[in-house]
Amino acid sequence: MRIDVVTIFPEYLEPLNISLVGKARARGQLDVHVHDLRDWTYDVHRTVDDSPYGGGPGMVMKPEPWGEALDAVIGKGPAGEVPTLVVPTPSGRPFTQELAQELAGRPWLTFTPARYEGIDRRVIEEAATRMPVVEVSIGDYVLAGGEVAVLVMVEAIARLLPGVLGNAESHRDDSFAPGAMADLLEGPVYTKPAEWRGRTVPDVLLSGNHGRIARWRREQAFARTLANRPDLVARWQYGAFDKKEREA
Ligand SMILES: Nc1ccc2ncsc2c1
Repeated sequence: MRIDVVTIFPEYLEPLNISLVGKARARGQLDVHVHDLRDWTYDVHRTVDDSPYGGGPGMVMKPEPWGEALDAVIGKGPAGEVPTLVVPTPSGRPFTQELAQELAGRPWLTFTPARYEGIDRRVIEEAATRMPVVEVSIGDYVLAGGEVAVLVMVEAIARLLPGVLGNAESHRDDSFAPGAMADLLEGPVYTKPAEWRGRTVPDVLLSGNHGRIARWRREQAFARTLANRPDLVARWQYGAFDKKEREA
C-alpha cells in the first residue's frame, strides 16, 4: 500500500517512522510519503488560508495549494492510477474497524488533514471528479487539526495489512474485530507475577482449563461492554442471534 499525507505540519507525522507503521515501512509493506502543503505556495509568507466568504470566525484553507498538491501527488503515483482521498473532518462518516478494513483493501490512500475551519469545499468537489473521496471522523470532540486523525487511521489500517502484525492471533481478540467476540470490548488481561502489591491473578486464568478460561473471558468482555458501551450490547446480541439462525 502507498500512503500520501499532505499537511502544513509534516513533523506531526513523525510517529509514522516508528513502531508498527515504521517497521512496516522498513519491510517495504507500506510506502508512506508526507508532503508539506506550503511547497505549493508562492508568496513570501507561504499563505495557505484566508478569511471565509460569508463572514464568520476563523480562516479557511485556500483551494489553490491543495489543488496543486493533489495534482503533484497523483503525478508521483503509479501511472494511470488514482488514490482514494481520505479527508479527515469532524463532519465525516465515523471511522470504525469496518471502515479500516475497507480502506486496508485499497492500494493507495491520500490523506488531507486540515487546520483552521477546514478546506474550501471546491477542493473536495473537484477531487471527487477524478478519484474516490471519503470524509472520515474519528469522534465527536474538538481538535486543532486532522493530523492526529491521520495517525489513528494509518495505524488502524496498517495493522490490517497482510504480514504487518507478526502474530495473526492478535487480530482475533481485538475489540471490534470479527469473530466470537465481535462487537464486545476486550476484557481484563494479566501477566506475571502471579501476585503484585497484594493483588493476585483470577484463579480461572491459572487453571489450564481452556473452556472455563474462554467462558470467563466472554463474561468479562460482556460485563465490560455492558458497563462502558451498552450500545454495543444490542449489536452483539443481534450478531449472536443472527449467527445461531444461520447455523440452525
Ligand atoms: N475536531 C475533530 C474531530 C474529529 C475529527 N476526525 C477527523 S479530523 C477531526 C477533527
